[in-house]
Amino acid sequence: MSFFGKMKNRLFKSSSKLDEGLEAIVGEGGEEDEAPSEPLRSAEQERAVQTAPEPPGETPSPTPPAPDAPTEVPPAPEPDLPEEPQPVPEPDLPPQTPPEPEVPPNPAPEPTPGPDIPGNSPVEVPQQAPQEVPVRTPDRVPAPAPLEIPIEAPQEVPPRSTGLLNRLLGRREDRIVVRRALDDDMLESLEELLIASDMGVDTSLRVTANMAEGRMGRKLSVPEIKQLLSDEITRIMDPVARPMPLYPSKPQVVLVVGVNGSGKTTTIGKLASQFRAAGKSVVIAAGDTFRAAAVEQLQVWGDRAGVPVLTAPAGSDPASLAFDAMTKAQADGADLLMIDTAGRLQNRADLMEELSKIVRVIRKKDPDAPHNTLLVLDATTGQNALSQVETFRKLADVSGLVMTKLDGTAKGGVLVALADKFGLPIHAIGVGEQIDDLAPFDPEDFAAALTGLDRA
Ligand SMILES: Nc1nc2c(ncn2[C@@H]2O[C@H](COP(=O)(O)OP(=O)(O)OP(=O)(O)O)[C@@H](O)[C@H]2O)c(=O)[nH]1
Repeated sequence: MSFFGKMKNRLFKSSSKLDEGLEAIVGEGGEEDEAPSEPLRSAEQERAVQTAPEPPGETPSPTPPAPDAPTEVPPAPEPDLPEEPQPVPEPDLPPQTPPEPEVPPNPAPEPTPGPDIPGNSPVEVPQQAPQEVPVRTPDRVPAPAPLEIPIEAPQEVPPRSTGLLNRLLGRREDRIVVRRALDDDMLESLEELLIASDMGVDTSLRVTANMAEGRMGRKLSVPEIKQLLSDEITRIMDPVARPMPLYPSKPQVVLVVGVNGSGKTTTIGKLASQFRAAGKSVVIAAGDTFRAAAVEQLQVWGDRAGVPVLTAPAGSDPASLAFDAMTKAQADGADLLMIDTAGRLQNRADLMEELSKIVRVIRKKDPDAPHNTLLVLDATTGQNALSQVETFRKLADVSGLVMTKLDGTAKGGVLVALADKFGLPIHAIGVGEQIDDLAPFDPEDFAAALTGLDRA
């Protein structure tokens, strides 16, 4: 399975929650609509088309009338009964209700096939890797994806127009969707749904307001709403999707901070492995010297990644270890030094002193170090991640984020809130416990996975 496919599958917990909510919202006041779903303009296109009517007003006009909109809302009233028996079809063919026996009822089955993954991946995969200097290159190198990507099966599903008969009969059931006119009540329900998916109040309000701009009164189906939400989320996430920058300094020092259990050790192991695969020499310093288990765990990851791990006696000064590690990394001509740190937020003052001492000490060797300070956040903590960012920004000069455990959580929405609120670069996301389960952050893939949008 391709890497992105894996990510998409794993993020589905979030999307299934949104899915259910959207179905309920649209189902509540929606009506069956037979119109062929018009290609929905993206939020941006919509804004462009709407020759900037009421500019700043992000809060959509409360009244639903929607004069112009109807373009998309299909005629729909009387079923365009083209299915009259005239077309000389074969005699046996029954009316239209108990449709053609042999022809499989292909309406829904689109997502089913395994290849649901490839849907979006093919496009993005190539783009991302190249930019990310070494970090993501590795996932690509072993590139399990390329094989699956081309499959792109989903698109082949539509051979529904196989027969003239089908077209003549109209296959109305194919086109029936439930749509609901966007009004204040619906907007409020959408806001609540996004808040429940951990997107945070401010961000949820902003996303829904943007989505509604120029669309009040317009009838929308679940897939159309997903598309609009996904577009808005992508717009927010785009600016923060940036790989960890690489500098020419040797060693480039990467300080890794975060609360205990957030996934620091695992992330260091995964990153080290990727850098190694990209031909970089890496040294790891086990800076959480107070917890023997943490040091052991880091050694295990160092072994897996084939990278040396420098340790110090339990309870010794982490800054002293960092200094030694810096000395060794310089002497060895290592490209990268990754320093693990403690995450005891319970004693904030101590931790702050510990982190600033590490920084002071390594700056004796290189005034520009650390070149990156990565904050590792656990996605399953939901809104708590926001306060962790606030806290760690006070403790250290955080330069970028890695969000772990995005697999299997229904709280992925917090990433949108983080991007919206702090604008810190998101360098990578963790989608599993294995060494290659670290992916570059792709806004479109993420937004589609979060909203459950089927891009096949
Ligand atoms: N599912 C999943 N689990 C992860 C991911 N990243 C880390 N974990 C797991 O989270 C747990 C904690 O990870 P660690 O890397 O030990 O976290 P830490 O921040 O170093 O924690 P301490 O060692 O206590 O400081 C481990 O069981 C990891 O396997 C991820 O992306 N997905």
